[in-house]
Amino acid sequence: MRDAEQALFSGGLDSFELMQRAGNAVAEFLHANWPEGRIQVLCGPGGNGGDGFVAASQLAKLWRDVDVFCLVPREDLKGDAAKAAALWEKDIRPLEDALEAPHDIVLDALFGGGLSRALEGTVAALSQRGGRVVSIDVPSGIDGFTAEPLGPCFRAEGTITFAALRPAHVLLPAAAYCGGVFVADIGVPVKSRLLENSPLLWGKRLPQPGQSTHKHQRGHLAVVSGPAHATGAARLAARAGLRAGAGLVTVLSPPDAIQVNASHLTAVMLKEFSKREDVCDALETATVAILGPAAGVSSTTRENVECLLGSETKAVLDADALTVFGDDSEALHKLLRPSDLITPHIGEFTRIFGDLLETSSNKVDATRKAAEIAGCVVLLKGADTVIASPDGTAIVNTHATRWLATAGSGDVLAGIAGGMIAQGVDAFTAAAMASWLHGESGRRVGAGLISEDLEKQLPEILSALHGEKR
Ligand SMILES: NC(=O)C1=CN([C@@H]2O[C@H](COP(=O)(O)OP(=O)(O)OC[C@H]3O[C@@H](n4cnc5c(N)ncnc54)[C@H](OP(=O)(O)O)[C@@H]3O)[C@@H](O)[C@H]2O)[C@@H](O)CC1
Ligand SMILES: [K+]
Repeated sequence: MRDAEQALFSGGLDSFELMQRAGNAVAEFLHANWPEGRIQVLCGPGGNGGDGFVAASQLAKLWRDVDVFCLVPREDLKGDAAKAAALWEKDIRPLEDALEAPHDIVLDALFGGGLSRALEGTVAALSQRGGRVVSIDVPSGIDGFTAEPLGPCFRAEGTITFAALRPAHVLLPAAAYCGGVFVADIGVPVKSRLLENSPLLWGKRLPQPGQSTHKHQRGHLAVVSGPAHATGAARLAARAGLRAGAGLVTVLSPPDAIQVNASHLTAVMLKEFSKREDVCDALETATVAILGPAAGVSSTTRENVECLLGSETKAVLDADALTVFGDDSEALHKLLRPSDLITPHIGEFTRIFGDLLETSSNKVDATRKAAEIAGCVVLLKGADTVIASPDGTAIVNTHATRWLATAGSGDVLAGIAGGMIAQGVDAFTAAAMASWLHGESGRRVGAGLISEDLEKQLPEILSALHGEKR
């Protein structure tokens, strides 16, 4: 955003004009969503405080009861913050007075993008009072870029930011302190490359069969099964892919697992493979294949991945399909193609991308770099799942539930993504759809969730998204 602002300033737009737009947007946001009660505006010494002064004067014009407190005396304010404070004609009281002053809502305008250290003293005490807080840009005390609190920080019911989301608004732990986030357009022309996952992004692109569509037109998903004692993961993925809408789903099974798979599969088809050529042939007839869930950390799995990535078939790689490249990750990066999706958890991510998470400023940054290195779509699983494409676009999904932390959950996620890709959805969009649908399924089940429950939620969720009654 800074670059875009600089471009505007050098194009002649006054930075104070932007601050006024920001402050006015804050007043509108607060007044619309918290229409009653006495407002305590807490201003810092920089631009965040400046937004607070503008908002305070605007809220007073809306007949709101407003008191303003500032970390520094009025005469010490400089630049735009001083100009903004001049709009507030009444008293600016010392910040310490805010501790005991009566109020219903706090407008936190202490620090935003310029936070340089942990909150201390009165500011830290104010941040720990609780109550209803609306924050400007980010809750003070949180580093907007690393998405980490630097120490004590405000916990907001709502946060208003400008032009584009920052990592702190979508990544944990910071996102949990932001409350509902609203992005105000203040005329800064950024092309946002960080998005929050929602059906609003992709709902219209959900695949739908036409009246005369036949199953072969809805794509063919293949899922490679593990050995006899490890077949459940592939079946979870396969059934989820079928529910997501793939027209045909085949589990490719090694000979020893054929009976186990056969006794559990009905609509999902089953095909045996005993040697490399069998897998290669079977994979080539599919639109997309899922490889990795309980596949086994073995030379067979590695050969199967090489076979898949050397074919025309799109790939969703998870778990063991990634782990088998742990000591040779460059080979995997070379094989992956832009239409492929990999879905590592943090351990698998570290196996194939080394210390990227530690050397990047945040999880979004790390996932973006990974997508660029691997040249494919990367979905990094977690309570805040990050999906990145090699062009740098990233989506964060927090639409989930802690009950999803259970065996087989990731297999279902891969299955939904595979089902969408089978129907012609690109890997990035399919990953976004899958993570949201997976999260929504988990939320509907709640406590007691087991992975078998998840795909059963999909008909109702998908019908609702398609606007169809069941
Ligand atoms: N750019 C634009 O055009 C637009 C920007 N906008 C707004 O401006 C905000 C960014 O403004 P900003 O850069 O002035 O930073 P900001 O967060 O107000 O604070 C910096 C000051 O705080 C101080 N300070 C830091 N940490 C501290 C601590 N723990 N305890 C005590 N002091 C501490 C720091 O001191 P220093 O580190 O220099 O010692 C410095 O004096 C942005 O978030 C948005 O709200 C909008 O108007 C849209 C247009
Ligand atoms: K703030």
